[in-house]
Amino acid sequence: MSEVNPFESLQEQIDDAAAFVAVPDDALERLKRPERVLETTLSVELDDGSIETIRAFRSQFNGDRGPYKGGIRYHPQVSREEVKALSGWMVYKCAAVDIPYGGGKGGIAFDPSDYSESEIERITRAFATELRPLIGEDRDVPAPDVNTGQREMNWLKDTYETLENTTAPGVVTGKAIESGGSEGRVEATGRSVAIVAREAFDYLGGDIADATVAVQGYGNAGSVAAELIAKQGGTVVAVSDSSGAVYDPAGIDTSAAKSFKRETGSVTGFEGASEELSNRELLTLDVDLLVPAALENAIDAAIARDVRADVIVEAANGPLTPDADDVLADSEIAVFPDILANAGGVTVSYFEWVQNRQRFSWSLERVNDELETVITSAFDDLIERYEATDAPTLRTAMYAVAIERVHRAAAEAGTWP
Ligand SMILES: NC(=O)C1=CN([C@@H]2O[C@H](COP(=O)(O)OP(=O)(O)OC[C@H]3O[C@@H](n4cnc5c(N)ncnc54)[C@H](OP(=O)(O)O)[C@@H]3O)[C@@H](O)[C@H]2O)C=CC1
Ligand SMILES: O=C(O)CCC(=O)C(=O)O
Repeated sequence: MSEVNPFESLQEQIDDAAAFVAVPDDALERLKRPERVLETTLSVELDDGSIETIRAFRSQFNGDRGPYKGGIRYHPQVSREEVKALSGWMVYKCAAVDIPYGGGKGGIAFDPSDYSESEIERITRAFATELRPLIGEDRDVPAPDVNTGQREMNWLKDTYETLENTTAPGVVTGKAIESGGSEGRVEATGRSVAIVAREAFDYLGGDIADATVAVQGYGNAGSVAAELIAKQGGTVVAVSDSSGAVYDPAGIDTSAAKSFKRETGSVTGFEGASEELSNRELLTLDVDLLVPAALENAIDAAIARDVRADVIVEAANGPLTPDADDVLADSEIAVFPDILANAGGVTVSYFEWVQNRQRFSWSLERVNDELETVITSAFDDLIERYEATDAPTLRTAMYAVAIERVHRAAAEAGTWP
C-alpha cells in the first residue's frame, strides 16, 4: 500500500476544485484544515492485569453545516494525518448529498483482532470517556467505520449516557436496533455504492446487469455492495480481503462468500471460486466495474496504469492516490468518487439521528426509499455540474458542488468572507 499522506491528498483534491468554485482564496484555505484534533492516550487494563497505552484521535474538521459527523476506525494504521483526511472527506461527503452535518472522524491505533472482547470493550469505553466533552447529539456524532460496528456504538452511547446522566440515543449512529439504531444502516454504505454503480452504467450508456465486477475488501461496505450489485444482475467475478483474492469468471455467489468469510475470517479458501489471486491482480482484472472497498491509497499510479476496468465506483474513502487520479483522468476510465458513492452510510446515519430525535422509528422501506432519493439526486447534481463546466474529473465536479455548499453556509452565517 502506498505511503501517500491522505491529508495531503484531501488538500490536493480541494485545490483541484478551486478553479471551478466561486469561493475566495482565504475562505478556501480554511476549507483545507481541521478546526481541531484531539490526540489522546488511552491506558487500559488487559485481561492479564497489565496496562497498555494506546493512541487515539478525533478530528473535527468543519461544523458550518451542522454537527461534526463521521466514523470511528480501529486499525493499526490510524494516525493523526489519517483522521484529519477522513474528517475532511466527511465534510464534503455530507455537503455532496446535502445533509445537515459537518465532518469529523476518529480512530484508535490498534488491531482489535489481537484483543479479547472484554479488552475491546474497555478500550472503547476509555475512548468514550475521552470523547465525552467533545461529542453530543448537536455537537459531534460518531458512527462505525473500519473494524467497528453496532457493538462498539452501543458501548459508546452507554458510556456517554452514564457519564452525562441522561438519555441521548442520537449521540452516536450505527447502533443496534434495540439500542436506537435504524433499519437499513448496516447495509446503507453498500446500498449507495450499488445505486451509484447502477446510475453510472446508465449514464454511460450501459447496464449494470451486463457488467462483470471485482470488489476489493469484503467487510461491511464491500460485501453488501457486492451482494446488491449481484441482485441488480451484475456478475461479481472477484472479491478480496487482507488475506488475498478469489476469482471465478463464471461469477461468485456473493452471499456464500460472505458466510464463508464470517465462519473462517477470510475469503481465501472459498470453494465457490475457481482461482486465487493477489490483491494487485484483482485490481487490474479485465472487468467492467472495479469497486475498491478497503482502505485509502489502495490504487497508486503504477496500479492505475494497469487498471483495465471501464468504471471505478469508490466504496472506500480515498482509495486512489492523487497520482492514480491523474493517470485515470488521462484515460477513458470513469471514476465515481467516494464522497458520493459511499455516502449511503452517513445518509442513513442521518435518518437514524432524525428518528432518535423524534423518538419515532421508520420502516426499512421508508429508509431505503429516502436513501434512493438522496443518492440519485446527488448523482444528478454531480452530472449537471460535470457537464456544465470543464471540470476534468467527476471527483473535481463533485467537490465543486460540495465546497460551494460549505462556503455558502459559512458566508451566510457571517463567519467567512
Ligand atoms: N462502514 C461504513 O458505514 C462506511 C465505510 N466506509 C469506508 O469503506 C471502507 C471499508 O470500510 P468497512 O467496510 O466499514 O470496514 P470493514 O472493517 O468492515 O472491512 C474492511 C475490509 O477491507 C479489507 N482489507 C483491509 N486491508 C486490505 C487490503 N490491503 N487488501 C484487500 N482488502 C483489505 C478487510 O479485510 P480483513 O477482513 O481481512 O481485515 C475487510 O474485508 C473504508 O474506507 C471506510 O472508511 C465509507 C463509508 C461508510
Ligand atoms: O455514518 C456516519 O456517520 C459516518 C460513516 C463514515 O465514517 C463514512 O462515511 O466514512
